[in-house]
Amino acid sequence: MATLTEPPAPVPTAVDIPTYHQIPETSADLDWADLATLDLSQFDQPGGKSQLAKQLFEAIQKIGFFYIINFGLTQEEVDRQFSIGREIFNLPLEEKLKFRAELEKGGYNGYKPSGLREISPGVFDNTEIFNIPKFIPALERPQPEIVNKNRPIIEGFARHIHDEIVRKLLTLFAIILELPEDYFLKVHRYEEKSDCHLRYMKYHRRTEEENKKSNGIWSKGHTDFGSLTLLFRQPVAALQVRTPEGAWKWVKPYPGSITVNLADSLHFLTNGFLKSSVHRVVAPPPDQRDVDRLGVLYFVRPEDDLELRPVVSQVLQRLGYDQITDNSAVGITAGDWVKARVAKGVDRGVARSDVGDQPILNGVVAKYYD
Ligand SMILES: O=C(O)CCC(=O)C(=O)O
Ligand SMILES: [Fe+2]
Repeated sequence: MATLTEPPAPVPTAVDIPTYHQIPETSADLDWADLATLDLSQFDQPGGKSQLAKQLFEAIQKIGFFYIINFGLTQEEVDRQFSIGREIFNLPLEEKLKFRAELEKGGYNGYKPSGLREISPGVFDNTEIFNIPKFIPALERPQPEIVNKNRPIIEGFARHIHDEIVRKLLTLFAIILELPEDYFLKVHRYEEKSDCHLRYMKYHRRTEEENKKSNGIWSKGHTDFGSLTLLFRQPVAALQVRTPEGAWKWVKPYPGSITVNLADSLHFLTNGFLKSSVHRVVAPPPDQRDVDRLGVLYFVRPEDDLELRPVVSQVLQRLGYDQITDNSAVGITAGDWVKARVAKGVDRGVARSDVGDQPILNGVVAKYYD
């Protein structure tokens, strides 16, 4: 007798959530940073990789920020992530808190409510964060229904970033350093444990009074912990980068682009040749001040057990970056560095409230700026 089998459950490709509509750009005349734009579609063209590497080499001499375009995702696919982020933050606080990150233990996957960080005396941050780790069995964790329902879309997005964007960027850095092209790929494998994650982030609008009290600062100047950070951005001006001369410049959110910044691990691995630039988030200009600013970010971090020891590269030797300037960083693994920074930020209950050098691990400091 034939047995009746259940029909397979349909794989959800999309969920019924409203489309995300981006707001208009600011018309304010701001002091924008002058940053290079890399066209990633050149990567697979003949001679394209070396041309891009040359462009990137020149672009990052002063500042570790640049843009990429033609990275293989449509605006609709990016906006879908914004709508998922919006739905996550629209959940009741009680529901979100079921997925709270273990920040005190150096974990950050899951939900961070706003108000944990003191920005200036009496003013706390206005930022909610939801971090989703890599989709590998070792990092599986319970997720809200909205994430589970959208998993194929979220996972597809994250894997595209890793396979098609991060792969190309890490290859370009290896070419710049005259290392084997897969040098950094070997320590950024998707299936291995690392702190790479996709982040949805919401900065709640602030009143004029709150902005005044905190000098308009929404997130203090800081560097990121990992290798690279990719920012898919609303057209809201708020991000600023600190130039080597110490000036703050606005980082323009160009439509169709990803803003990329280099982070601490690449700085350590290259003795400071690749610059982990200080950046911060401030109140948007008046025509965008009433917006709850949503962000979709991807943080790239090396595999947990990678020791942050400078690589041996002829380029670093030629350019004078071959002497280890900071011995205390040697021996720290990428995983320890992140955990120490996350835990340090929260155990005092006042993460990023202090400015200047903050000791993190083995005497290594992280700098915070107003
Ligand atoms: O929201 C932004 O534009 C930047 C966020 C940021 O710097 C961070 O989360 O590390
Ligand atoms: Fe950052």
